[in-house]
Amino acid sequence: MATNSSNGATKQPPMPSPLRFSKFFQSNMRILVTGGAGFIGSHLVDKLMENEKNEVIVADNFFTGSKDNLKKWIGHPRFELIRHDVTEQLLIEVDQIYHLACPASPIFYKYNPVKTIKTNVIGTLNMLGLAKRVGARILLTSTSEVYGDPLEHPQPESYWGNVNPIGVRSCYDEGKRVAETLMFDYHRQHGIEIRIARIFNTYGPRMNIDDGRVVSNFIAQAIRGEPLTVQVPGTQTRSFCYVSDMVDGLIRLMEGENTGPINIGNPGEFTMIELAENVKELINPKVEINMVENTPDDPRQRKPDITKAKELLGWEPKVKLRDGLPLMEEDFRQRLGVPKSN
Ligand SMILES: NC(=O)c1ccc[n+]([C@@H]2O[C@H](COP(=O)([O-])OP(=O)(O)OC[C@H]3O[C@@H](n4cnc5c(N)ncnc54)[C@H](O)[C@@H]3O)[C@@H](O)[C@H]2O)c1
Ligand SMILES: O=C(O)[C@H]1O[C@H](OP(=O)(O)OP(=O)(O)OC[C@H]2O[C@@H](n3ccc(=O)[nH]c3=O)[C@H](O)[C@@H]2O)[C@H](O)[C@@H](O)[C@@H]1O
Repeated sequence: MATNSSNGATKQPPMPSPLRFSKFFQSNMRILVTGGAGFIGSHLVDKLMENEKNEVIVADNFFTGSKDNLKKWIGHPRFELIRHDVTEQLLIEVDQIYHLACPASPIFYKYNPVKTIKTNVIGTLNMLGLAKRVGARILLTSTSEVYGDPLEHPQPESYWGNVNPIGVRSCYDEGKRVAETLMFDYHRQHGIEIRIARIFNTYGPRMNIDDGRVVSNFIAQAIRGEPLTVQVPGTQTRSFCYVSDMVDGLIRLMEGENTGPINIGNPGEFTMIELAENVKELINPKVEINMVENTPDDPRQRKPDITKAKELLGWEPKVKLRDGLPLMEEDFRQRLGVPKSN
């Protein structure tokens, strides 16, 4: 049956594998999560595994993720973990693909910029090729970085962005923009069922303690009694979404009928100085706050317009920053072996 996509193209979706009509399929949804050993991915796997009709397969090269994040599922009959780099082809029968494989921390995606853009371009091409081959629906975790250093605030999905094509962040920002382009080209040309989430800053347990992102940095510094490193000017803003809200939004997008792109994030906007003050008050009132240098092309402001998520997904974030930070502090204290002193 031809499908009418949100941009008017009509294409016959590819015939799915005969397996999908087999007795086996009717009892199971086979879901591939690339990057599933990572921060968001492992929480997504936890949620997907709660549904006994789901079989989950994680493909991950462990560049920034860890088997430790998935230890409770290894050996489970409905779970498989494959060490695989998405820049290489992967041929497996699946019904849905959550494509999260990409380093998210600026420190890591700048570490090997060529690999980052290969992961976003060739990795997404490989996953779209798999989706076409087996008739799977595919969701891409894009990013608010596609808006660059936004001149429109808050950012709606209709904003085309203000991105440096040759900067030190371009491997990620432009890589994700090309990934979105590829998703829509496969949708228009081959009728692939696509979903695009533009994820805004997300935080929560299982973030890498030293991955350099602001929330994980401030919490680890406060617990260790080190100065909180606010990168100049300190008045730049971000909006922080707790990971359980993020996972709920991703699943609603996959299960819904809208291609996106749809912003998924918490519109609660804070400057980095306000964030540091919140962490200081919450975790360690004695800790100092130091201003340190920043990196090139750091966006000055970021806040999602989540009208589409509310209207099309019936989604909005529930966890406020003041409630999410303590959950992350508890996780970091346990992993750092630094109990809270009374
Ligand atoms: N966390 C955020 O604030 C945020 C914001 C916007 C977008 N995103 C996107 O969400 C996704 C997940 O982010 P995260 O915060 O969980 O990051 P993360 O770094 O914790 O997870 C990424 C996972 O992908 C894996 N990976 C990286 N390159 C790979 C490759 N070539 N082949 C296979 N696996 C590979 C890593 O090992 C890791 O397990 C990413 O696509 C990221 O761009 C995250
Ligand atoms: O939400 C998004 O779309 C993006 O958010 C983050 O990117 P970024 O906002 O640069 O994340 P951080 O590295 O956490 O920096 C946030 C702000 O905090 C500042 N910062 C960072 C670290 C630090 O120790 N101190 C500090 O003040 C940075 O200068 C920046 O202004 C993620 O790392 C990206 O993967 C993601 O795509």
